Amino acid sequence: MAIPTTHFPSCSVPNDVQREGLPLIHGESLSRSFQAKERVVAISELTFGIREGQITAIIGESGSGKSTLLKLIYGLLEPDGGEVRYRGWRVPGPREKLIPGHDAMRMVSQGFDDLNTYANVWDNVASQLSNTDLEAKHRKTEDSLRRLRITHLAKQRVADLSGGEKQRVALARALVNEPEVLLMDEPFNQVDASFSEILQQDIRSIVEETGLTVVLVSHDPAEVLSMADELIVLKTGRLVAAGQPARLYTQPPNAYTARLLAKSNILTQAEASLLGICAGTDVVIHPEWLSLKEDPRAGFDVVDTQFKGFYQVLTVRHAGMTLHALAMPHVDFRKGMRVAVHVTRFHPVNA
Ligand SMILES: Nc1ncnc2c1ncn2[C@@H]1O[C@H](COP(=O)(O)OP(=O)(O)OP(=O)(O)O)[C@@H](O)[C@H]1O
Repeated sequence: MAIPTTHFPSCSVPNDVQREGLPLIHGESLSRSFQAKERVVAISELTFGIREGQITAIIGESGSGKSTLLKLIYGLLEPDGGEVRYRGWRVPGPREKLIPGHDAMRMVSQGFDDLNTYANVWDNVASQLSNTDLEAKHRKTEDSLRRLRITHLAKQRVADLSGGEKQRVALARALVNEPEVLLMDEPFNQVDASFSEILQQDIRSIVEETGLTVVLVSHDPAEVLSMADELIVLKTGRLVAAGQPARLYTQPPNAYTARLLAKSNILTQAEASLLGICAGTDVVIHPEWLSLKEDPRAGFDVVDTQFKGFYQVLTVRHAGMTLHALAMPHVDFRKGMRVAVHVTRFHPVNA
């Protein structure tokens, strides 16, 4: 179904023609460089798609172009080449739009720059709505606070809130206008692990209840594995993998993706052959794909152990090869022990 440009009147680009058959957000041959001391290519020839009603996480090492891509999607940055399309229509850049940022999207950035820290929570959220219908304004603000479970903070000054509470206010403020897409840059940075988990579940529920599309940038693999429906993996501004987290975890297409998602062992052919693997390529072995058994006659030495509560992370070494493995705590592995290493699973990757 063709949705007319008038759907988002201030987001139409003159003479643009809607392209059909694209995912909700579609980037094609997208490139963006910056001129600092020298020219930095942040995004290079990137083609990708983001589906409606899903959580898509953009992951990659520091400087791989994640934040730049988020800004290009929103229309905060002008691409040097290529384009982003939303519902088939080209997303206008800052040169083409008086107030940059697509009208169907809202962005929550790392800091809380948008929040008025001296105003209370209610006013921070309500200020996003017009005064033309005061009853609707009240109802929507109330709904948004309830969704983010911060109704009890309504009268508190933002300045007096914790990082996690401020993050919830920022989200309530972004969602009160019912955007179709929520963009988040490192959303759980300022939130400790237990708060972050609850917030992730709440965002998931909002997505399921409302059909909201979420695009988030993250450097924390644990965060995205549990939360995202789809991953976009960037390396030096290029797409190196895309797909569902479980698939990319169990069948990583390259060593870079495997290393981002787990403390993976990446073995050369020669190293793999020491473990009895003849794959003809490098192989990825996630730590839980190794099983260890104490054996004084075996070749591997335990060189480090880390207690992690219900499991242990072990570092073992043999013939210059170092491996990371997981072990359940019912066997007490200690430094200096000799262990036999058995590979329960591996995945071949290109070098
Ligand atoms: N305004 C700018 N001026 C100059 N260089 C920039 C600018 N914005 C980004 N860059 C450069 O572009 C590259 C990609 O930056 P970007 O912030 O998109 O990466 P990132 O993956 O989000 O990094 P991080 O995880 O560290 O936040 C980096 O080399 C960065 O230094």
